[in-house]
Amino acid sequence: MRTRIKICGVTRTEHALAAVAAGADAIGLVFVERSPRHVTPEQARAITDALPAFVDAVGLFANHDPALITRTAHDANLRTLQLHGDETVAILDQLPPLPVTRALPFTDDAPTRHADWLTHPRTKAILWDSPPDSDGNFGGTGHTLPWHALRQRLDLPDAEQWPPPVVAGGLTPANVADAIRTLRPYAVDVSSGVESSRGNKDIARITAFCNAVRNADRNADRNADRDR
Ligand SMILES: O=C(O)c1ccccc1N[C@@H]1O[C@H](COP(=O)(O)O)[C@@H](O)[C@H]1O
Repeated sequence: MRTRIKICGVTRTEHALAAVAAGADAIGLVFVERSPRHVTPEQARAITDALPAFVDAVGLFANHDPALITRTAHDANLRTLQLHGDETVAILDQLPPLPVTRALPFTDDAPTRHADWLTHPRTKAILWDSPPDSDGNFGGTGHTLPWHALRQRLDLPDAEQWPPPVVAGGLTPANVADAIRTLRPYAVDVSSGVESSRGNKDIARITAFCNAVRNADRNADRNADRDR
């Protein structure tokens, strides 16, 4: 299986293109003002205009006004929306008809509390992230979530009906293979783990991350062949 890769919090076109060259499937553009990776719609548009075909441009929002999300999606030419705040599914009626990834902090009660998102047809993926940090940052915190607890929850029969899982939170080139082995996610999503300093993406780390994902996929395929 091929694990999709999203490199999040890209602020420069050269980093987006390096990520795509390394094998990334999606680029994340952060519109959350307090993030060190925040971009304006104009900056985001310069990046999305440079992307080749078949690469997803994902816009990240947290508790934004739906009218602002709609305007930003248009101005920045976004292809997917990723919601990180306290939004309820009611917001979907006020958003443009783009695929939505819902970011949810993984806790034992998250599936019950967010059942609406897990069953809504507009939710195309669930991004399981670590909870907001003590400073109230919604993501990009570099903290891992409890992978084994999430695996156990994903193994329960009702989870088969949920949108595909994306794993985020504290991933790095060094631990992403473990995350893939443990969780077998649809996609992995990384931000701070491919930076040289907070908010500054590093091409060598982006490349190492993508290579680590591909190696993990090859190992998983080999093991599946062996077990057949
Ligand atoms: O990247 C950010 O700055 C950010 C800001 C606000 C909401 C989400 C954000 N990023 C997302 O958080 C996850 C985890 O980040 P990290 O890898 O632990 O640094 C990341 O995958 C982004 O989707």
